[in-house]
Amino acid sequence: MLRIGITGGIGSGKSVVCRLFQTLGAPVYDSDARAKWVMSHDLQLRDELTAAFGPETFDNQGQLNRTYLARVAFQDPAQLARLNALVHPHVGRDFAGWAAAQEAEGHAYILKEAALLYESGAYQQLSRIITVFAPQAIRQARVLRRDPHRTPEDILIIIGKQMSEEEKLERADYVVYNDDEQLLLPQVLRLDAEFRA
Ligand SMILES: CC(C)(COP(=O)(O)OP(=O)(O)OC[C@H]1O[C@@H](n2cnc3c(N)ncnc32)[C@H](O)[C@@H]1O)[C@@H](O)C(=O)NCCC(=O)NCCS
Ligand SMILES: Nc1ncnc2c1ncn2[C@@H]1O[C@H](COP(=O)(O)OP(=O)(O)OP(=O)(O)O)[C@@H](O)[C@H]1O
Repeated sequence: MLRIGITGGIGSGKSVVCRLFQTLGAPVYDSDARAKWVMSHDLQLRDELTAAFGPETFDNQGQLNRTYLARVAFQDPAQLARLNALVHPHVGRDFAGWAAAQEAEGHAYILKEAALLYESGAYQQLSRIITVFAPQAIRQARVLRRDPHRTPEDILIIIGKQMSEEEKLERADYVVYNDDEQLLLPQVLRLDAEFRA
């Protein structure tokens, strides 16, 4: 079974591309969603997060306070490194378990979607990597529409925490262009056929 990573900067369209792969029957692991699930449900990690970032990390209902954590982590490189170091190993283990279950079901390939495949070292668990590419101005406009609570400055700060698109393009095995010029579906169909061959 091929383990395919799919990455790209904030707002590049990873989730949209993954939805197309899903409609073709490919199982998709959503690292962002799983990271938040593990942060909320793993009791040891909850304690470690509270010890690192204070009691505000979880609200009165015990829910992860994403707004607080985003403010703390995205403003301060040391805090972001701390958060990544606590969370990423859990996601790596969670993915390994999920991938083994998919393999037992006989899938030809699976996808792991993550904004930080290279930065987190997760690429080492993967056979090949797809980068979804869109120019920065398009990504900013998409995220402003999708996340009304984020300002243009918030988005620029997050972009500054991610590997440059140039480097991701250079390192990728495949590129999907989501630049409002090329159609997505033919690109996804080509890759799906290659992964099943
Ligand atoms: C800080 C958190 C709580 C903010 O949550 P929030 O819902 O506001 O934002 P969301 O998760 O949608 O992130 C917005 C975008 O920021 C980018 N991003 C997320 N985490 C990181 C990070 N650690 N470094 C750089 N960019 C990141 C992604 O492009 C993402 O889509 C959350 O991003 C988080 O827990 N991050 C740490 C875990 C992580 O690294 N997740 C990403 C892949 S595993
Ligand atoms: N080709 C497209 N045409 C129109 N809207 C698009 C297109 N691709 C993505 N979008 C929209 O842009 C926004 C960002 O896309 P998406 O959530 O897939 O990006 P992402 O790479 O997963 O981002 P993040 O790293 O922030 O999770 C979404 O609201 C999505 O619906």
